[in-house]
Amino acid sequence: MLRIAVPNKGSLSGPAAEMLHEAGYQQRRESKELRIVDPENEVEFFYLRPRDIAIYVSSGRLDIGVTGRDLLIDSGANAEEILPLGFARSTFRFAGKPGTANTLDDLKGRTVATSYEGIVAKHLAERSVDASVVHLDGAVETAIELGVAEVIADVVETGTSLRNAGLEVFGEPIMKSEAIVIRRAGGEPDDAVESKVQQFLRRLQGVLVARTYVMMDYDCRVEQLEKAVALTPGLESPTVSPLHNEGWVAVRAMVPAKEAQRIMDDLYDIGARAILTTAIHACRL
Ligand SMILES: Nc1ncnc2c1ncn2[C@@H]1O[C@H](COP(=O)(O)OP(=O)(O)OP(=O)(O)O)[C@@H](O)[C@H]1O
Ligand SMILES: O=P(O)(O)OC[C@H]1O[C@H](OP(=O)(O)OP(=O)(O)O)[C@H](O)[C@@H]1O
Ligand SMILES: [Mg+2]
Repeated sequence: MLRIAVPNKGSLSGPAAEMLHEAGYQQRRESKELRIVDPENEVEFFYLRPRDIAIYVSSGRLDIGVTGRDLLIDSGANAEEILPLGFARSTFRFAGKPGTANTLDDLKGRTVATSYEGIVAKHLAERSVDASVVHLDGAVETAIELGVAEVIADVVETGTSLRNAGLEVFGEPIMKSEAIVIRRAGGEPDDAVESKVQQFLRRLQGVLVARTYVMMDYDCRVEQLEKAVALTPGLESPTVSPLHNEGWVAVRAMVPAKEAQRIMDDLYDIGARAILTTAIHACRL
């Protein structure tokens, strides 16, 4: 039975459960459930605080986990990223009242409030900036107004929280984060566990592909086939089948969903017709 840690709360938990569900795994029905078994897939899910997941996985008691890249780095736990999942994307940045600081050097002798003490302390130490770090559990934007710190370091997605607190980012982004799958670093899992882990990763990769690609079908004249194929190269190469009408072929290829409309326009312009796109529900590359 593969043992997997999943976030029980916060920004990661909803999208993680949704992705696991799309990958065909049973998920908990109530937010209070801490552990469920999915016997058909031989997987057991443990719903844990996102911050604790890297610690559990590094201990070796759980095989893999879903967490945030920033939380993994912050924990300093002996675990490694094995698959980025594309949700809960954010940037980790310094911010302050306008005019407080422009560069990292301006932080010397000052106090930085953050929930990610590990990331901030490491970043400052690597750049030989001597500043104090105050740990707060959340809502760190308020720390400046209340005089607990002059600067904060926090997760920024849309920037709304910073704007509402009258703060501005400064300096280079400290890191970019998103949800990831992690496993213990340097461990040597037995073959049975390894094969279950690889199957789990293939399922999640299938969901990622199904979310980012659509299937495109169209008809085109044989003379235009090379141009059309250049627009829709597919993953390996497109499927080309003869049509009953001589001189025409039907083409089928996966294309990135974001580019589908532009590609349809370009195909139309070179004479392709009956251009259709359909959603992909699941996939194994
Ligand atoms: N607004 C956001 N947009 C995208 N990702 C976010 C956002 N806030 C937090 N995250 C990401 O979520 C993870 C933190 O999860 P965690 O549950 O600890 O905090 P949270 O989502 O802020 O929830 P809460 O503060 O309610 O506990 C990190 O990987 C972080 O980068
Ligand atoms: O750039 P934005 O889109 O505003 O998102 C970033 C904010 O979201 C998170 O806060 P959350 O609501 O989780 O509260 P917290 O600070 O207590 O964790 C994060 O800590 C930032 O404050
Ligand atoms: Mg938060």
